Amino acid sequence: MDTLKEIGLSDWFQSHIDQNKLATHELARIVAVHKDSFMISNGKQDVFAELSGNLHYSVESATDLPTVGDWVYADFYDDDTHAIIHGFVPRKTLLKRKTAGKLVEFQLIAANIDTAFIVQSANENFNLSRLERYLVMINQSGITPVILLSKSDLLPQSEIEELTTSILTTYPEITVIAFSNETRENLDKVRDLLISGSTYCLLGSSGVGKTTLLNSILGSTKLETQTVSKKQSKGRHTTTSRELLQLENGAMIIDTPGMRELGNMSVDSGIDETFSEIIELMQHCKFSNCSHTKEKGCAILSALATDELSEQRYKNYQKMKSESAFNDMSYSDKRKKDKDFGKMIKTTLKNKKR
Ligand SMILES: Nc1nc2c(ncn2[C@@H]2O[C@H](COP(=O)(O)OP(=O)(O)OP(=O)(O)O)[C@@H](O)[C@H]2O)c(=O)[nH]1
Ligand SMILES: [Zn+2]
Repeated sequence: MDTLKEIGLSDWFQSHIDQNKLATHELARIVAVHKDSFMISNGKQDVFAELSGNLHYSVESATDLPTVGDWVYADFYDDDTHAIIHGFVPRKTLLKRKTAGKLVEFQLIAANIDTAFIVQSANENFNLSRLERYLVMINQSGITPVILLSKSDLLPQSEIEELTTSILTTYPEITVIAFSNETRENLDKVRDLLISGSTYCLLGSSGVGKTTLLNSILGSTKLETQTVSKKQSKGRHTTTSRELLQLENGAMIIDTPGMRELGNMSVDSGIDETFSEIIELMQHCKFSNCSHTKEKGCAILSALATDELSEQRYKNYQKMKSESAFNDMSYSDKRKKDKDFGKMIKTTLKNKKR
């Protein structure tokens, strides 16, 4: 168990383990996903793994498949060079995104991330609505956010402070750190946040400095070198890049191609959490079915009038709400369509038999 603790098996997972499964299988963590095969770690070594037939056939949606960061029950074979996955431990957090226009509604990005660093560069890339989007997604996933403002060397100190203060005014409970890979300012503060046994990820647009940061906190060139080449069951050799990396201090960072592509992020329940002060205001409207457009005693309208609530922020809230409603609608419509189609096929088959 101790080697598993080192790769993140915290008390939470230990209390969610199925003891019956543990009696016949071992625990391991998914460190990379490669098409339909996986690489798992038992804390000692990385092993190629495949899903058991039962697990494979019981998959009903994308969320039933293991993803990077998952804890799984596995059997090891051939001197621990090959493994079969028989199931997985409940997830503490799950990062996923909606996929447009496909039958599979979600693409899993990673599981069991404790803290996500949202990286925006302090100069041109900083954008409040983008930040809000990331926060919505992270809150919805159950992950703790930290906001990192990169390239602090490109802005006067006073502007950095102003930016930090304005973010903290809106999100007083979130840690905000401005840092520079160039001058190494505050890199130690970022490193201090990385705790042994916890799992992290870096989110942000391309070019904000995530790779540079990862390399400077990983030390030297570990990022390129954490690849594994192992013999698979059928004798093939495959090289897979590890997507769950471990820092020297024991903290883990998940970095997958899917995470880099996070652009169209799903927004649902996380919206209310991100715009909590707006939700709070709405509860003070005179009418419970207030549309916040013309009603007397509307708390939103009066907060907008006194600038207690900024128009920009309220607009962002409305925009996300409507996008979310649209996504949900098209999702349930899609579901209904699928069901109707299924029914039609069944009736056709029945009629044929007769
Ligand atoms: N001035 C300044 N430039 C930086 C800093 N950090 C990174 N850069 C530069 O910004 C560019 C992009 O950095 P990357 O680390 O590749 O950015 P990324 O977020 O990983 O981008 P993707 O790999 O495309 O996702 C590079 O040219 C870096 O040298 C910084 O703190 N200050
Ligand atoms: Zn109202």
